[in-house]
Amino acid sequence: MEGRNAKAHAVLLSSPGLGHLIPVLELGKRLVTVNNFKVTIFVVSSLTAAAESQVLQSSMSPELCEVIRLPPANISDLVDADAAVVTRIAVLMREIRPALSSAISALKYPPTVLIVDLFGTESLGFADDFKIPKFVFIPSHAWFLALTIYLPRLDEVVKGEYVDEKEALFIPGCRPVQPEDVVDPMMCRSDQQYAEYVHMGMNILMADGILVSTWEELEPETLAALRDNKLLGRISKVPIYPVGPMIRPIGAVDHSSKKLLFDWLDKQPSVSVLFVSFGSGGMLSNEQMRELAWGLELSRQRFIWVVRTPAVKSGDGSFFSVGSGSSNDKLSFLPEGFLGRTQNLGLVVSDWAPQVEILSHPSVGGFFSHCGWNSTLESIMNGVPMIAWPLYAEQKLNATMLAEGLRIAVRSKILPSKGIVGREEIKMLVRKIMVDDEGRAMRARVKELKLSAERAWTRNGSSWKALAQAMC
Ligand SMILES: O=c1ccn([C@@H]2O[C@H](COP(=O)(O)OP(=O)(O)O[C@H]3O[C@H](CO)[C@@H](O)[C@H](O)[C@H]3O)[C@@H](O)[C@H]2O)c(=O)[nH]1
Repeated sequence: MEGRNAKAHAVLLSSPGLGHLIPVLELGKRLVTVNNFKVTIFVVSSLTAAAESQVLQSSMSPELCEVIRLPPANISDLVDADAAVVTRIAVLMREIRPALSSAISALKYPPTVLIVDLFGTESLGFADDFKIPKFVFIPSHAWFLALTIYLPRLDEVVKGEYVDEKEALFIPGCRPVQPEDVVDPMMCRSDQQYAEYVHMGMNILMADGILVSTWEELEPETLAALRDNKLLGRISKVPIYPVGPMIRPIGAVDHSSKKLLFDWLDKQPSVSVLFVSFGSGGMLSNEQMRELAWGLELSRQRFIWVVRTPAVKSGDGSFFSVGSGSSNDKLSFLPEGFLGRTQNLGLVVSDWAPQVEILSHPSVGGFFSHCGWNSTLESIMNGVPMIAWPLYAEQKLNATMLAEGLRIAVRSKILPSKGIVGREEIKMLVRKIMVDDEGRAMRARVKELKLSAERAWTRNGSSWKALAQAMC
């Protein structure tokens, strides 16, 4: 409860990856400002160290929480070099437990509550040592949470591969999940990442409560199902607290190095620029990158494109990498003459851009996105409709929710992870969102969602109250 106990001390644990770190930092800040807690955040470092340091530095100024970086454990003997991302993060989070335990014990002020993200559930037991409440924070939506906690049941009833199922996967009280939309770890049941994910689905339920980066008005049916003892509530049992959207506020990152970009944006007409970016790790194949470049050029719409070195397709069909080549490598994958022909139309940015600040600029009118949940929330919070281009993790679920549920996104006929989407279709998607009536209707809908998200975080709004209740 606000101001209730100035000595309450929340300890948070963030797993590697900016998609986890950014919302965990925001949760930490809210615990200070809403609940008047002291907050310590343990961060498990990842390979995207440069971007991570920037986010850590800028998000915590003025300093509200203490941030302690745990050294990454060496897991090279424990996982294969080509192990899936979920396996790598799960094993890493298991291995850092001794360091985390010592670090918690060494804290000057003993913790009074422990909050871990979905990859940190094996550390929930530390809360029992201190006899304090424990929570899991899901930096994604309630539908994803529903699938994750229902997975141990699906594991018993579905016999073959989920992707081969003829019918959509039934989840009590929720929108069914199409077999082709399952999250990456469900793509192959013999892969270690599947076992890790099932395990996660069970472990989440050991918490005293689950915090989710969604809000009541965004997913009313799913949240109702999660609380209904005749539906998913039978499985979840613990209280669910929708505390979202938990996103980085505008201006938290210093973007003086991108002055050119913002000077350019300032000169463009209102809602005329498409922002193209695939999160902190999303990449396209060489061929898809060329088709995207052609599609953008043919659409004759203004754009800012964050370009990364094309990826090699991984075993599970997704494109994911946290490495990057030099800027010149990246640009050499673009069609010959692309930069010259589009110089009055668009900007190409290498590797990383201040996304929240770009999306909040009045000239931006569309977001071509991999649908990471933070990117999705940032788009909603800035009233920007999307072209949904899911690549890995739970992004196919997100894309379906955006395109078919909320109707604030358009998407390609085939999934981008299943084949190459051609330039003509990309041109059509861009024009739909930026020029056509369909795009205008989506912009109106996304603005309504923006208002509903803002309401959730006003004083006594649903998310504000949920966080206060969870921590009282
Ligand atoms: O150039 C960039 C790229 C990213 N970001 C920020 O980085 C975050 C990226 O988060 P998200 O959009 O969620 O993407 P991922 O980093 O890919 O997130 C992972 O974690 C999310 C939360 O669980 C999942 O929804 C995603 O599918 C999963 O890939 C967002 O805040 C972006 O604003 C930037 O500021 N600049």
